[in-house]
Amino acid sequence: MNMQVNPQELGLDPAPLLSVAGVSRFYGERIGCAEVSFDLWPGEVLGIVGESGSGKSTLLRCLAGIDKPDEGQVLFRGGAEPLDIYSVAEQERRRLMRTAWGIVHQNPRDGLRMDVSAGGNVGERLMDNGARHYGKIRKTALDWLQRVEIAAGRIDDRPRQFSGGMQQRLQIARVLVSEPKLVFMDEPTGGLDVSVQARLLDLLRVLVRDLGLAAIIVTHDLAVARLLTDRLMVMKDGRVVEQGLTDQVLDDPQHAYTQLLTSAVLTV
Ligand SMILES: Nc1ncnc2c1ncn2[C@@H]1O[C@H](COP(=O)(O)OP(=O)(O)OP(=O)(O)O)[C@@H](O)[C@H]1O
Repeated sequence: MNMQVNPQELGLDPAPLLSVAGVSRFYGERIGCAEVSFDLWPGEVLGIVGESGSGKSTLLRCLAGIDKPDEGQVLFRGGAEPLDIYSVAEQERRRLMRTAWGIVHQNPRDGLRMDVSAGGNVGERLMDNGARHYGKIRKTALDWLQRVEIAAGRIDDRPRQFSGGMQQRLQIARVLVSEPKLVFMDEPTGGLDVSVQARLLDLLRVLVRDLGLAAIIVTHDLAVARLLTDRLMVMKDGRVVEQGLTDQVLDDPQHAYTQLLTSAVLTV
């Protein structure tokens, strides 16, 4: 049976970092996502799974401040006061997206400046957050490149000179350097070779744990969900059909659709 998560039992802060209430987004007559509600606590990693077209990306875009939902509210408690992210001015929301949270896109080209050096890509985020000392910015950028296993000697190379896996690691460094409280990831290992995926997953797992990050990860890959997430939401036709602790959902799925998803993986 899927249980509600008790944050205190898991050693999490009592107040959720993100509270999502009744979020729906429509594309004309078509449902993108409908009536999604949940809380995310600091340091918690939530996975959103479901087959293609189930509404994962639509929901993520609503949560991350990219697309305004037609209904519902997204409350972020990153500062002194809870913030309804769609009731603040566009400029304030954009500032939040650059500082308090980060977005890792499936395609690194969407998250990187391809004509700026690797060091510049990481340094730019620091400057967005107020850093001005060139020497310190370069040193921090260098530290982060090494943390994501990019050799120091590549700091002045452009992302287009990197492999797909390196570009993704650079994107992760660019997002994490500003020490966000919350990170959104859309299929972070999609489009990469299996061996490259495994290394990237391992890196992400270590970084998320070491930094105590809260994260929301969209994936269609249940193995990725198993490795990275504490809690899972299963989506079908835009709606959440099941949610609970990741191991429980995957090992003892209650909804017929989740049973189908998990058995499809097991029979591969
Ligand atoms: N820009 C759009 N215009 C019209 N319909 C859209 C648009 N984006 C998504 N949809 C529709 O919304 C529904 C949810 O799509 P969404 O991309 O969120 O699903 P997904 O689970 O992320 O799929 P995938 O895993 O293939 O990326 C689908 O029916 C899709 O056709």
